Amino acid sequence: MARAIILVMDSFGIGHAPDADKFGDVPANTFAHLAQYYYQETKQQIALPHLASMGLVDACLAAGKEQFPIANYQLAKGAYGYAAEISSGKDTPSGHWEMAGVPVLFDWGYFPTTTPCFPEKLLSEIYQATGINAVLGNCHASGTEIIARLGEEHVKTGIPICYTSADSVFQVAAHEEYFGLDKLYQYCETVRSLLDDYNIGRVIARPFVGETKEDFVRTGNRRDYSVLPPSPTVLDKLTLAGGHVISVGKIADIFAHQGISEKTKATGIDALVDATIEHLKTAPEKSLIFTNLVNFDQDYGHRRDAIGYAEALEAFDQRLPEIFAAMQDDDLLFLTADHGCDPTWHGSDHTREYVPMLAYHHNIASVDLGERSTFADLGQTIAEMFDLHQLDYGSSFLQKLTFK
Ligand SMILES: O=P(O)(O)O[C@H]1O[C@H](CO)[C@@H](O)[C@H]1O
Ligand SMILES: [Mn+2]
Ligand SMILES: [Mn+2]
Repeated sequence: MARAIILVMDSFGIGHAPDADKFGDVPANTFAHLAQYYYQETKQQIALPHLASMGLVDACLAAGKEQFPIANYQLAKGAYGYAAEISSGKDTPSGHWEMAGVPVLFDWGYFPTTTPCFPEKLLSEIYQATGINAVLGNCHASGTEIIARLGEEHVKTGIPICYTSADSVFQVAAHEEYFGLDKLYQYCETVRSLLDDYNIGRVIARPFVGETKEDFVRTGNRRDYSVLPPSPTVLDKLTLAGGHVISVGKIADIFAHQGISEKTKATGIDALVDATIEHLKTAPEKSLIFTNLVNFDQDYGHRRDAIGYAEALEAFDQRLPEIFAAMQDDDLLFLTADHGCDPTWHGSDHTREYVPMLAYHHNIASVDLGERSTFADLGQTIAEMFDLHQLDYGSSFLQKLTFK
């Protein structure tokens, strides 16, 4: 009985999805466009030898149908494909739940793009329940821009900064020391309890530190308060069947702590990789180690920092051999993403894209998994791997994997 590892490169899209026109996202392509931008600015081709050997370049060429500069391109040794999303939104919970077999087929609630964006009734309920009778922001915003703009006023007045985005989110930024982390978490929990009528997917606590608008910086103490997935995911099914599900990073928050046996939080891609490797050393048979690499999205995609994104990819690629080395002979590693966030795109929101669907095993043979019509193919593959009941969505590609 083997173990499974899922690495989610948060926001790493590889070409606009078949329904991207509905989102105004044609022709976004996170990977191809950041590689092109990197080459244009540095005259260097991005070097991702290990990701390329897993089939990432082949998957992106097939999904995005667009050429891009890449150093030392080599044919894939692993199993590679690309998947479209059937969930209605291009947000993080939808992407993760769908890959765990539960697509979000209903529409989330969203706040309007007007300023103010939050309904008066909701704000009065928040004021009454928290005892804080005002909010700053009350608009769509990028999280780093809004703390630079309103952080000093927040520190002076103690009024939290509340904002939203194209996702179904209510975000609260507050100073970790002056406002206090516990008070921020408590505030977010209260807001969460008031949002049921609005069908909002997540409340997100966004603590920051610093003294002036020039040096305010968000900390790793972000916390996401998600609603429950609409039905049991492959995580729930695996834990019920006696398996062990290990969350690394914000996976546990995204799944509202359902179907999770154990969790480790870490800040930054290196620390998240370290934690994944530590768990690989000790995780029992029938384990799923599920890691979310949020920084690709949070620090580079939303910040529209294509060079930073490319450098972070190169650094992550260099860590892959350590992950491979920590894998046992039966272990299967899956590498995917939850949506796109093209750093060359306008605005600061996600982009509707195909995601990579890569599988690696010590003895895997190269196989083209082609286009997968839902991220749930991953959940179904894991369900088959662990002899669980079939999930309602997705088709397993386990039998397509071939070994040397
Ligand atoms: O701009 P920041 O605060 O990073 O927010 C981004 O992160 C949120 C959750 O991933 C998204 O909804 C988007 O608004
Ligand atoms: Mn995400
Ligand atoms: Mn995001």
